Amino acid sequence: GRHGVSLILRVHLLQRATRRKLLQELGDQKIPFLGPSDRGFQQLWDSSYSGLVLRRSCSLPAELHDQVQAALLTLRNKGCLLRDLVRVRDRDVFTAVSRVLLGEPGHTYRYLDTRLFAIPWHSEDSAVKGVNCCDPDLRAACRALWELNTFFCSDVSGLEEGDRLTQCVKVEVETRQGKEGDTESKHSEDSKNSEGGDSESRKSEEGDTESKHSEEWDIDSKHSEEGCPGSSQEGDWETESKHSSEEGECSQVKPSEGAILGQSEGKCPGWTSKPVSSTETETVALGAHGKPPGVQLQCGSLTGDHIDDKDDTGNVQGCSQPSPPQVCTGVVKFNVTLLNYMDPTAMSQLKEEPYYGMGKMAVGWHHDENLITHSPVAVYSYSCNDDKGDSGEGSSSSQKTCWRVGLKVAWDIHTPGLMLPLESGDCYYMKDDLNTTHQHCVLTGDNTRFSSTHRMAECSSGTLTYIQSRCQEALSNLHPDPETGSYSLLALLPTTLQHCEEIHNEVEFEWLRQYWFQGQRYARFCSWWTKPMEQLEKDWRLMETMTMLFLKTVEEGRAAEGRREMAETLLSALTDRHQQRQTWRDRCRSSLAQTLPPEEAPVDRPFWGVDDPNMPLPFDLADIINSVESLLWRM
Ligand SMILES: O=C(O)CCC(=O)C(=O)O
Ligand SMILES: [Fe+2]
Repeated sequence: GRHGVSLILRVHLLQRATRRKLLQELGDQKIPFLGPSDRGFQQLWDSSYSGLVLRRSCSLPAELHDQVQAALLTLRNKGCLLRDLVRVRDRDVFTAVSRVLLGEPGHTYRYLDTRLFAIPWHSEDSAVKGVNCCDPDLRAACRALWELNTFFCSDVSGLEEGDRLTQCVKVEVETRQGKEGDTESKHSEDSKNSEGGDSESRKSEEGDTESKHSEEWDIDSKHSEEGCPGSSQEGDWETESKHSSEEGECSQVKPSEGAILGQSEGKCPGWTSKPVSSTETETVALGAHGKPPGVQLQCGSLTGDHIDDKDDTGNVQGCSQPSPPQVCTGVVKFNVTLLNYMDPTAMSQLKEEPYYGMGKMAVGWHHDENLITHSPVAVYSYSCNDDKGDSGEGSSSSQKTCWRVGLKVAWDIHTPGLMLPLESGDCYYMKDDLNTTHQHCVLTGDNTRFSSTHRMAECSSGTLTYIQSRCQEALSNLHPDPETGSYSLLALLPTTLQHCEEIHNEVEFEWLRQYWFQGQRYARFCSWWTKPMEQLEKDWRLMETMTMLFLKTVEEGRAAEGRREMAETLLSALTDRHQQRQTWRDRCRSSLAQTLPPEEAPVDRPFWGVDDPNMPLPFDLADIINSVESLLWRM
């Protein structure tokens, strides 16, 4: 209601003022941040980022890696990963990363005014049920991500207070034949991070001309036509600061070296590397930054046996042969994963991280939205180096910048940021309220990179089952006359009618138009949503009939009592509908939308011409709104 709106507005203004104050205090300085090679990193992690847990690549089953990585490549090769044309504060922008949603059948995930519709992952029982909506390759890919999801559900459920990371020490293994070095990751309790890595100077990219796309999953991109990608979304200070034109705007920000503590971060690996010259692997237990033993995560199944890192064989259990993933316990049930993909060499307009000087961002600072409160997020990171015959993990990788995730405390310019380098196959978890109290961003490396971000989407109004039952609710007020084939409304109570009109708007704007705005992208790979969307459109058409009947009732003045209330209800529903139709028309016709190939181009659907005999009301509601308004004047 009106109260809610003014409250939101006030909070918004307050945030803006706070934001401004913090930025003033900060001035041109950069906030420090720490990476693994910086002293105090582990302490900072423990004290200010305790909800963050890293699971190193080595501690996942090799088979799972293979399946998941193959799946990600399949999804990319089939063209399933696409940049979203999202909306940020009334501006249309493309995300820098390409995405696709996988998840429980019928689930959706909403972010930045965009509802993504899940390609169902194919669990064991869906195979039994004969779900047959995509081709075998895609089905296998979806299944692999479901397996990963199952692993994460179990793994995250088993986390204990104080768990931070499963650590691996890189062990260089030289083959006798003198072939190129192979690197194997082994588990140990923790790593002592080598001090003083190379500092990396970054040239800020000037004068980009290649892309006209404004990018981001976020905020400030939208205030510059030239494309000003990256930054955060609602609810934090940086967001707005960059938005208001009097502050800074989105000029390229040069990292100011002096303030940056995390100077070696750009390089891979950010962690200790210990070369040995034999084919034997060696496990090295390194200092644990003062942490008592036993608080680190165990390899493999976290709920399994404790890892003995002094295993006689020199092998680390659970690392080379991790325990199989366990079935979801129900404690944590990720229902969707949002996959991200980016080839940084193809992106010319990436924005520098502006507050810490962390480097170029693929995803700007943000909180993940639309999640169950305080639910964890699990991320699998895969950086590959396609076509170049370089795995990105050999000795040459030390010259490469790796992908990193940046974290910051929201509304805080005093706590240093944290930068976590990710090697291919590494996973991290954001648990407890980390996503709420902190923001994160993704910093690009040299390689192409995928991530699979598993979430508990808040789906109370986000599943197909939900919207179908809403439609049934509305349609239960519509009575078909079997003899004449005409319809009538059963109840004429203003609250009933209002309820029906709300559902009408919900199915039209939250489902039909959201779906079609994303063009043919769903139907191209997977037919799962095709039939349900047709049915929803049929239901919606009946609701057009209901609105028409409602309008007639009001016009004919049959319900003398409460007529004014009915007219007001109708007017507000129609005004809302009219505005939202206009917004979707604009989104569909935006200059960015025009750049998309036909298969991906937004479709403004439902749309119909003025004289369409199948439609009870016109698409353009302006005239009807006027007539209801004047009717109200006359009452
Ligand atoms: O790719 C990642 O590591 C995280 C991506 C992310 O933050 C997101 O998709 O919300
Ligand atoms: Fe995120």
